[in-house]
Amino acid sequence: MTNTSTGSHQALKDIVREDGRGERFVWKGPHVEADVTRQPLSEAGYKSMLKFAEEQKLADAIKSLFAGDSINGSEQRPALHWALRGNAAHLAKSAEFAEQAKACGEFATKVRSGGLGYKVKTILHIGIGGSDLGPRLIWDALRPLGHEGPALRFCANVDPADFAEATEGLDAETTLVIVVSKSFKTPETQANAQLAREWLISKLGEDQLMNHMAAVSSAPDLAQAWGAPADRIFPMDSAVGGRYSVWSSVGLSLMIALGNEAWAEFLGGGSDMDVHFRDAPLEENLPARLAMMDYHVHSQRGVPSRVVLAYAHRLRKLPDFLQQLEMESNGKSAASGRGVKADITAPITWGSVGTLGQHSFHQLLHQGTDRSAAEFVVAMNAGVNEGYKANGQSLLANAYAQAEAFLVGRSEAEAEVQLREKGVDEATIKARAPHMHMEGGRASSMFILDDISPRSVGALIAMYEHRTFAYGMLLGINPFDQWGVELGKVMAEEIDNAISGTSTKDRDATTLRLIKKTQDARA
Ligand SMILES: O=P(O)(O)OC[C@H]1O[C@](O)(CO)[C@@H](O)[C@@H]1O
Repeated sequence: MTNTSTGSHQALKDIVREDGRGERFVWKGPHVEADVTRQPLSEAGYKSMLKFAEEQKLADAIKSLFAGDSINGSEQRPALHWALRGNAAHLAKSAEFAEQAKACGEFATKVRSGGLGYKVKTILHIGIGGSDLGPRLIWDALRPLGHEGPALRFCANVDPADFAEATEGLDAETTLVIVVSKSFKTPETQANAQLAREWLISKLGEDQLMNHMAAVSSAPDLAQAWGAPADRIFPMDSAVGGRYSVWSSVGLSLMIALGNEAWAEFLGGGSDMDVHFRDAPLEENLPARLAMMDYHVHSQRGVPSRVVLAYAHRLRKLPDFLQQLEMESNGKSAASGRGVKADITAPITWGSVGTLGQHSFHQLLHQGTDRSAAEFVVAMNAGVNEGYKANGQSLLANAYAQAEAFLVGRSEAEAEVQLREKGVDEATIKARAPHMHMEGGRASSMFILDDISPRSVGALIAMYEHRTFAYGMLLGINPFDQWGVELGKVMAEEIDNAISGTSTKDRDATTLRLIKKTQDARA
């Protein structure tokens, strides 16, 4: 069911006018405020969502998460990403986690203070998916704090153009390569790590190789077997999922680049959100309420996608990060074993940075027929730290204007008046006004941060993680596995072999044609 009828547009406009909406539908959590007054959630709808969350035992699921229970059923392990941020003294693994963090912190200090025997000006971070998107997002968000540390470059794609670009103009003598792979088996990362090793050897010679490399993995034995220096392999726990792992040793490049103080603040922001999610009752719990809203908007009202509009240049990677977090977590239909049947999965998450999206896809958001729940993210201090306060204000004004336009729209009569005021002739007015009609009644949320600081960004990311978890619980999905990605990986290897002529497995006609074409083109 797609929510496109004129009735529902009007319904949202009516709901928004309900008394007291500003008090009841502006939800506060640590460092993040969510204004959902323009979402199609009435007072009665919200109450029924709360009841549904109680029936689905969401509060028990939250308790299990923080107790370290084995809630990732299909992989029979707990989900412990939150424990990397503190509040985990009750866990048997807490000492081990503290050790891992300490080792990373000490290495970060050593690198920053020239302890490797050369000044590290650039870190080449090699990883993909959860071993890449979080560090990329946080580097972009917080890089002004990293002016005294090395700069980060990232390489993720198996397309060698990525490696070529990442190393373009790079001085190997001042570069530290960090290979990040939880499994240490991911083909893209293996391929790029190999290229990096060859690049270092060609520039510096074999004897310098080890001093320019480090690795992060939950399979240190594989990292060592591959050739990473044994004393520079930083472990991470297998109970920390890739897309939830930026807080772990996966963030080593960030710790070095931003410094340990900023890193502690980032973890602190995440921890503040953990305490809130763990302790607040459902009716005051920001991530839980957002998940309830998601259930209502996407699962009940059938809105198929969510567009993330980060009106903050520094958060421009947020949509990419959330795509993996939300779609890899809840884009699956196997029931979690919690007694709920998942026949609805996560919405499609997409988006871009404001105001760039306004000049490309917002047209569809205003007048297209397919629905996306819009989610704005803004920071109150936009432009202030950069010394461009007026431009930052204009950024915020644009975000507010888009959200208001989504809601109020413009009638044909209003369009006619506007054209007449501009002195347009009557024949043109009659022809043009219908095109300017925007029905409005389009939902949006506004997520508000005070600033883009390590603490607020930490809280924001942890909020999204917990919202994703809570939504998974409402859908009856285990958000911590990703079996759906395995098949394509296996097939890619087989097809690679088929192109090389070492596999003759029977395949569908289209793939066989592509294999043949590729063989001919690359002979
Ligand atoms: O860190 P790794 O093990 O290289 O995995 C990278 C990514 O690949 C995936 O397993 C998907 O293929 C993600 O879940 C993960 O973040």
